[in-house]
Amino acid sequence: MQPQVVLDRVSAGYANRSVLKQLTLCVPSFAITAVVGPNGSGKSTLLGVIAGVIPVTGGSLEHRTPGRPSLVVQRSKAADALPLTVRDAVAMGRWGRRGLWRGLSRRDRDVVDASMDRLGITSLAHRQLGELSGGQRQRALVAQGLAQEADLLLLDEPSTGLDATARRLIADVLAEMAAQGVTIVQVTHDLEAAGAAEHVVVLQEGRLWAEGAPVEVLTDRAVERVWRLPGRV
Ligand SMILES: Nc1ncnc2c1ncn2[C@@H]1O[C@H](COP(=O)(O)OP(=O)(O)OP(=O)(O)O)[C@@H](O)[C@H]1O
Repeated sequence: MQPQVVLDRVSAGYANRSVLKQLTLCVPSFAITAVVGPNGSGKSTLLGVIAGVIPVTGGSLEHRTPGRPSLVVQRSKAADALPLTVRDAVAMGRWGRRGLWRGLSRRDRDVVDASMDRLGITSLAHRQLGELSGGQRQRALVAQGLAQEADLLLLDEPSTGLDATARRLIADVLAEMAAQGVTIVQVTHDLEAAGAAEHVVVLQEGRLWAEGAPVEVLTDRAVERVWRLPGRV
């Protein structure tokens, strides 16, 4: 297994709040890694650290390839308030390559069209992002992530609030991308989705609880201990 990202005793957090503590882990290349853990365990913070938007305060972080990762976060109120169509939002995925003020090339437009098509939102292209349903907006944000054509795609709970069809669609898109050579890291509360990933990282209170193949890591005992679930009677 060739790692795409290696974290060695990484600590990170926010002003006056340390969140990740001495985290050592690997993200395997060309595979899906699921990051799981209870609320507040540091999953989104880890994604921000890997994306380079949250600075490391200790330890080291290495990427195998130099390009900028693509980060797909959940809907933000700020983005919803902007007068953006779905097509505009997906096209923003090309900004990193084109620069903000240069027009889109033929190829950029083709990638934007293909990304919308892959997520089944072509018919929504001219709708305002702010007036979409939660699931439609989530698909648009994933399409924006696809349009970036990054080596590393980072997604924060991409399937939360989606119906079964949309969840399946996104899972299929991600599996297809991994097969095409993209490395994917997905934060999720859906342990079933995590069980379908190649690699799982379990966080608890900012520390690594375990990492490895889902069958090794997501045992009943681990789930009870990490999520502090009472044993079933
Ligand atoms: N912008 C911020 N400023 C200060 N503290 C923050 C910020 N964002 C998150 N935190 C804190 O960092 C800790 C980890 O948060 P994080 O969002 O990484 O957890 P998470 O595992 O993704 O949680 P959830 O499952 O609830 O989404 C929490 O204690 C949270 O309150």
